Amino acid sequence: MTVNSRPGRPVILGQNQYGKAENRVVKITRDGATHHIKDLNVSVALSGDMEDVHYSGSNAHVLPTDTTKNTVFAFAKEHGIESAEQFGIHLARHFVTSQEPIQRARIRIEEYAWERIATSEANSQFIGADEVKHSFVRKGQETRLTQITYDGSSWEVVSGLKDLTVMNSTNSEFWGYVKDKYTTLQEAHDRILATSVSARWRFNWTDDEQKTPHWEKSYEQVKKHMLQAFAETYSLSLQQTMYQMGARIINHRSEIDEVRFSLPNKHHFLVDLEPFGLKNDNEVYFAADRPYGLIEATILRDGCEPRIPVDLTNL
Ligand SMILES: O=c1[nH]c(=O)c2[nH]c(=O)[nH]c2[nH]1
Repeated sequence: MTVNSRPGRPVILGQNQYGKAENRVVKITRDGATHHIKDLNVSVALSGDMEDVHYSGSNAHVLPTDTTKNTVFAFAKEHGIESAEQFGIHLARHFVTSQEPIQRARIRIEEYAWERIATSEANSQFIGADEVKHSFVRKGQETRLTQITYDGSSWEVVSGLKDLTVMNSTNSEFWGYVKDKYTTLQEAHDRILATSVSARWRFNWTDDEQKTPHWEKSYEQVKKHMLQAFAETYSLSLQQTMYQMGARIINHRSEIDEVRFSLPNKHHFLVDLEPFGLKNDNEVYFAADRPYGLIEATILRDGCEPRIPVDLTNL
């Protein structure tokens, strides 16, 4: 390969920067049964004495973007994430002071806020207040949806929600699955379970004024049951948790006969910190956005016909 010298053409390199963008780092801090989450999207942009790599292809001043990514994950373990500001300051100082050619570091951080899912009153007396200290719902929350159809004689009301993002930082396992020659997935006995709930539920209302549901209350209650079932199910698969979420709605809300879910399994992979001499004790995760498992099902009151379309984007 020929390495070109700086061309003698009147072409000049202007502002330039590089680094790894959108490092999705999730840090779980375990304080006994109470877990705390920091969920960040960290983008690193470095600049400095980088003319050579552009003009001649010499990488002698280039700290790989891959290393900047590793640094983000390693720092989450080594220094913790007290705040996005503190974490960003730490990273920026590190890149500028540890690498002579790097003169400027810009760290951009988006932080996704989470709040705890409240325990159900019914269960709290049996399971103790600690039990859902590992269950979270992302702030900003969902979009509420409804579709009403009337053909002059019959009504159909299907309501729902999308983008309700939830996470359990423990009480989730996945093992005992089929293994063929393409299976590489390791069995998990303590994993993060996270999904962004898309759900639709069909009311059995037939224009009977006496039996008209209180629509606002119904929505709040359905959402509450969904969240509590998510938080309180010790999960052996997302499929099992999803069934519990639907079953709980059908069991508690007589106005609803059918629930359809579409649940992306938002994978969180433990980051291997061994190469940096650090032990990752279920603390630092990489939140992958794709590909994702997509788990879908209809949960019905016994004897009722399924009418919600299988593909929720067609609703
Ligand atoms: O809850 C899960 N269900 C699956 O079907 C599945 N498949 C997979 O790879 N991970 C998971 N997790």
